[in-house]
Amino acid sequence: MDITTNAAGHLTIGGCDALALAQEFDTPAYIYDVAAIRQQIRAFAAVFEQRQVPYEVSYASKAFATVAMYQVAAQEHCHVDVVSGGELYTALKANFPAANISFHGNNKSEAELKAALAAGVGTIIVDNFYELDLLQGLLKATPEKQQNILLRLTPGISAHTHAYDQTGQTDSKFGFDLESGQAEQAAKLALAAPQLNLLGIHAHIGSQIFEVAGFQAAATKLLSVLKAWHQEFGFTPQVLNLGGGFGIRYTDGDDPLPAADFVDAILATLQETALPFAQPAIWIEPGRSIVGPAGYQLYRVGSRKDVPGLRPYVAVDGGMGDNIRPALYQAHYTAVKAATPQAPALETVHLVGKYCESGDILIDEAPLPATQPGDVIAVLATGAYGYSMASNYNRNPRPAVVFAENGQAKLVVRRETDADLVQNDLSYL
Ligand SMILES: Cc1ncc(COP(=O)(O)O)c(C=O)c1O
Ligand SMILES: N[C@@H](CCCC[NH3+])C(=O)O
Repeated sequence: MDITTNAAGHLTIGGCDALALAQEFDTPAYIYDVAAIRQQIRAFAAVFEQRQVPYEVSYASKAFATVAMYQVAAQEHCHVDVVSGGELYTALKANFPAANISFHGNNKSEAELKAALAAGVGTIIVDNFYELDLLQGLLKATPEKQQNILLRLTPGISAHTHAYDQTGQTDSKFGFDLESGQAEQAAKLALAAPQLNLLGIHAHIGSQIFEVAGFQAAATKLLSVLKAWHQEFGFTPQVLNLGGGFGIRYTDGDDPLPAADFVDAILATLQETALPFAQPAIWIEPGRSIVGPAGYQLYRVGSRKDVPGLRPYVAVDGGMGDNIRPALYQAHYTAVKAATPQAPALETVHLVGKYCESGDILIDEAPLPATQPGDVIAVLATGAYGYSMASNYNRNPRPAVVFAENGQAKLVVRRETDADLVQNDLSYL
C-alpha cells in the first residue's frame, strides 16, 4: 500500500503528520488527503480529454457526502449524483450547482422528487414505472418546465464482486429490465411525455469491480440498445451513463487496474462501435475510486487480550460504528502504526473495535509492530462508505472528519458529542 512519511518517519496525510492530527483532532477520526481526491477526478477527466470523447465525471456522493466534499467536487468542476433528499440538501447547502446534480434512487419519494424539481436538479435518473408516473404528475404544476431524465436499465450483467455490491443483473431491485422489454416500454413512455426530455440511458453494474470485461460488455449492450431505439423511435441519445464501480486497493493482495485505465479500456471498446448518430457524452459515476484511497481512519489502541495459542485481540477506540464494511461485506483493510508505518510486523493480531458485537472486527489478521495503549493506528483506504455508512450504534458519537492538504488540516465535520446523541430524544414523562 502506498503511504507517505516525514523526516521523523511518521505517517503523513496531505502533508500533515498523522500523530499531530490525532493530537489535534482526537481519535477516532476520518482524515482525507484532499489532493488525492482532486488528482483522481482529474485523472478521469484526462482520459476523456485524450480520447476526445464528450463526458461528465459525476462523483457518486453516497461514498462520502459532506458539505466540504461537495465544495471540492464543485471546485474540480465535476458533477455529482445524489440518492436521497438528504444528499441533495447537503449538496445545495454547499452551493453545489443544481444543474450539475443527477438524482438517483429506486424509490424516490414524492417529497424528494418535489425537492429535486424545486432545486432545478439537472438530471433525474428514472428507475421504474412508478417514478415515471409520479414525476409527470408533479411536473404538471409547472407546465412550462421540461425535466432532463435518463432511464436506468439493468443490462443483465453480473459483476464479479460481493453479492451486495452487484446491481446490473436481471434479478435486481434497480432499473428497468432490458430482456423483458420493460426498458423499451419505458423509453416509449418517456419519449411520449411532453415534459420529460430523455437524454439517454444509465447502467451501473456494481461496485468494487476489478475486471474491465463486465463494463465493456455493459457498454456494448447499452450502445446496441441506443442503436435499436434510434432505429425504432428515431431517438438520438445525448448521454450514455455507465455508472461507477471501479475497484480500489484495500490490501497488498488487491491488484486493480488504475481507475482511469479502466475508463480508458471502456472507451476503447465504445470507440470500436460505429454509431448512426453523433457520439453521445459518456458519463461515469465513480464514488469509491475518487474518495476511497484518499481516506485514512485514525484510532488509538486501548485494551489487549492475549490467550495462549490464539491470535491476540488489540482493541481500538472505534470500530463497526465508523466502519461497517468489514462486518457487512467481509471487507479487508490494511493498518499501520502511525509512528512507524514502515516498521516490520512483529505479530499478527485481530484488530477489533469497542462495540458490543463479536463481529466488530476491523481487520481479522492485521500484521503490526508492537503496540501499546495510546499508540495511533491508521487504517488505510477508508475514504469511501466509511463515514457515509457510520452509525451511532451503542450510542457512540460519530468521529470528526478532517481535510488535509498542502500540510494544512481543517476540521470539516465536527465530532459528535454526547449531547448530540440525545438531541432528538423526547421525554416520556
Ligand atoms: C447508480 C450508482 N452509481 C455509482 C455508484 C458508485 O459506485 P462506486 O463507489 O463503486 O464507484 C453506485 C454505488 O454502487 C451506484 O449505485
Ligand atoms: N456501500 C458499498 C458500495 C455501494 C453500493 C451502492 N450501490 C460498499 O461499501 O462497498
